[in-house]
Amino acid sequence: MQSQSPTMCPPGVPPVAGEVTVWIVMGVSGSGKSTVGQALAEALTLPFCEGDSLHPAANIAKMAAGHPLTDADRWPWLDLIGDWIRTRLRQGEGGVVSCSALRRVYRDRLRQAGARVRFVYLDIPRQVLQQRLQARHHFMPASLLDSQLQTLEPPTADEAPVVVRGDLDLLATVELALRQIRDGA
Ligand SMILES: Nc1ncnc2c1ncn2[C@@H]1O[C@H](COP(=O)(O)OP(=O)(O)OP(=O)(O)O)[C@@H](O)[C@H]1O
Ligand SMILES: O=C(O)[C@H](O)[C@@H](O)[C@H](O)[C@H](O)CO
Repeated sequence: MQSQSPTMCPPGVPPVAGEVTVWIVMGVSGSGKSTVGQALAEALTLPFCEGDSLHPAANIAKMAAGHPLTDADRWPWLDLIGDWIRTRLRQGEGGVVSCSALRRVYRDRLRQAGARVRFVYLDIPRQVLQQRLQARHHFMPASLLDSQLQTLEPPTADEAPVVVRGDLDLLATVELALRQIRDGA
């Protein structure tokens, strides 16, 4: 997603009874974080934050110019996402946010925002990612896919991720995530 408007991360809506988890939809570029995250938020009747809208402008410019972000580029952005999560949880409310969260240390940083932070990992085959990135018009060039995959440290079992694997359509992806969330969250 391209907008940097903070209104894409609404600060709050009335709490939904019993739902106090913030779900982070993670994965490499093109995995469907924005699309699936938005749909999942609607299904759970939770507010959605487009994580890309919190990137500093310099990060967007860097990616658009074909350069991968470094850890140093990502920390301030991750902390803004952490702030959004913290606000949601402090208000006793849940939410859904899209964030690549490629490395374990990034996820550990995001988990510092509160006990009820969980990840939904979209594990999509490389060939599908490539096709999706080439088909869309977006600041993130397909040429950065290799660096995204090299940086990726998939979540491990101890992180208790919800994992949706494979080339499923949007509806099937959301249904699979929802089933796992409702069975085990
Ligand atoms: N389950 C799906 N099936 C088919 N196409 C999908 C699916 N999910 C997303 N897409 C399409 O793939 C493209 C990438 O999706 P999206 O922008 O949601 O990914 P992303 O992970 O947020 O990417 P980025 O991090 O680069 O912004 C979009 O064109 C979207 O319409
Ligand atoms: O950690 C990263 O490298 C970035 O967050 C990327 O994942 C982009 O945000 C996204 O792919 C562009 O939409």
